[in-house]
Amino acid sequence: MTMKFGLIGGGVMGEALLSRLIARGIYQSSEVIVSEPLSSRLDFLKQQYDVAVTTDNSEVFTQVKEVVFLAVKPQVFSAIAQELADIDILNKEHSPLIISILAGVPLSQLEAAFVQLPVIRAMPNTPATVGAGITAICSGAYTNAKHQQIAQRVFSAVGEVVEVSETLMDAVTGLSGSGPAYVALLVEALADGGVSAGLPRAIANQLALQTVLGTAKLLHETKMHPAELKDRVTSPGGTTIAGIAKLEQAGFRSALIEAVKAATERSQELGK
Ligand SMILES: NC(=O)C1=CN([C@@H]2O[C@H](COP(=O)(O)OP(=O)(O)OC[C@H]3O[C@@H](n4cnc5c(N)ncnc54)[C@H](O)[C@@H]3O)[C@@H](O)[C@H]2O)C=CC1
Ligand SMILES: O=C(O)[C@@H]1CCC=N1
Repeated sequence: MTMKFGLIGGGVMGEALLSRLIARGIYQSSEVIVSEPLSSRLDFLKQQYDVAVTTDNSEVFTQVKEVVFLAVKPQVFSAIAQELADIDILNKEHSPLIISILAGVPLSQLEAAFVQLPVIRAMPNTPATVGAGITAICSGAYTNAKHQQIAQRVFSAVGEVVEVSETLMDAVTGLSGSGPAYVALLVEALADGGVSAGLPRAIANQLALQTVLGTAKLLHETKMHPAELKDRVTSPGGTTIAGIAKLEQAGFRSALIEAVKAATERSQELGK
């Protein structure tokens, strides 16, 4: 059987992509092989998605013809690069496209490990799991239009796709890559505020989540500037301005700006 899609690292993001690619029919289960050292994860992925599995990364590189998708932690990359040194991928009839979603790891390091192979560096985010992700991609020196189309097809299956220059990938990681965690914190804190004001927990959770979801949908569908929406909610002498005054006093905007900057810097460090 010809394997078209190989996944190295069947964790959170690897599974998010895998599940949507199969559900959307971008790849058939029989065309996919996953490499993962944890046997519990391997058993689960095999049972859930009916894909071929292995604990040997070199099997993925030797069997796959279209895409090898790297979804391990950045800290594991050098060990994987070492393993590859022994495999003659270049002499395969069809060299696969390598797609890496590793935070911080630059194209220069990827291309040093995958000598003369087409490489695309990408940064998706966890809403990919439900098809509402956003992925930024940038292409290495050995890619062509076909490789870029393949990457577009893969990431379009899990949400929106933007192309950026590589110099912006760490900033993307700090904003949209890490951002779902900031938003989750926001939802949790809003619900806590509701509980503090006397709401039952279940109702507070529902109100907080739907407020974030609805606001994002409204901004997305109307293309309204966030400042305009804020002004529309804020009645003179009313409740919202009282709340906003507290947020400003606590440095809410500044905290988010600093969070994105710190995550960007951490992504830069991971690539060193
Ligand atoms: N979690 C997130 O929101 C996002 C993560 N990323 C990037 O995706 C990558 C994976 O992150 P997660 O899925 O969150 O991590 P994870 O820890 O859930 O998954 C990584 C998987 O790789 C496996 N693994 C470890 N060593 C391996 C090896 N030598 N060969 C093959 N597999 C190995 C682990 O057992 C694990 O299942 C990271 O590089 C991260 O920077 C990118 C965008 C968003
Ligand atoms: O926290 C991390 O390092 C990864 C990269 C983006 C989201 N999670």
